[in-house]
Amino acid sequence: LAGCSYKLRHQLHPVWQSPLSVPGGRRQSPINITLRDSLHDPHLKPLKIRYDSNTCTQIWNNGYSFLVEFDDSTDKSTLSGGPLLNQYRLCQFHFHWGESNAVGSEHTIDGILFPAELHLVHWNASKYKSFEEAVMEGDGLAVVAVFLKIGKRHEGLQKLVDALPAVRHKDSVVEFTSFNPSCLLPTCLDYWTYSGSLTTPPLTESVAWIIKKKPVEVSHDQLAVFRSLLFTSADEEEQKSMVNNFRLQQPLMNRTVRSSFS
Ligand SMILES: Cc1cc(=S)c(O)co1
Ligand SMILES: [Zn+2]
Repeated sequence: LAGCSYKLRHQLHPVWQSPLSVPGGRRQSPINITLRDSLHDPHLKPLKIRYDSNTCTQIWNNGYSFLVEFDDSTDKSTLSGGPLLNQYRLCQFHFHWGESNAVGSEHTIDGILFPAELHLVHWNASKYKSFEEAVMEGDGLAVVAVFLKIGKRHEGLQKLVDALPAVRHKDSVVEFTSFNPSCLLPTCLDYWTYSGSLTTPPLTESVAWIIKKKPVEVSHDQLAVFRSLLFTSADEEEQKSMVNNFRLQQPLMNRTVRSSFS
């Protein structure tokens, strides 16, 4: 019986969900951000985000989320400023979402969950030669997270939503160009920042997290298209809908979350 319950638990929450799965995991993500424990740091600079829509190349269903990928061979789409000492290149963005609007985000604000969370992934091109090299370094990555809430339709997102049926199955890829992800950022400049990790394997502790304070609105129907994607490839008999692709929250340990606003 234990075996099957393990199998069920493993399917529901893969083993890497727990904090014990990463040796010495002292800066794991995601976390709950408590407003009362976050510290306003007046020395934090404004974020400098410069994206070029010509670097957008394709969308790939990797069997866990869908990644919108960018040509990161030049400094055309970059992130700097904020808590960062170097310039980081955008390489992909993806989302985490739930089976319903009640769950979905990885980070929470005073325990408040959002139906989805956008992650814009950048790597430190000032110090490292590639994402693969940077992902192993403590200052290798910077991920900008934006919460999604249900409200009015997001016109900029619709181009992406319309392309998703083409990547319904795991390992499918479709060309996707001329998209500027700046349209997915809230106008408010406020953010929190803390040192953490990837939220999927290899869970490396290489991420400077930058969490935007304000969510962006998307419509219920737009988010429903995310849930029409599948974890499974076209040749698998059992089709599993791609939902709840978020990691459980991890212990803060001795970290401080800083805010760019008071
Ligand atoms: C590189 C990378 C970053 C995050 S946050 C993720 O979910 C998957 O891969
Ligand atoms: Zn992510």
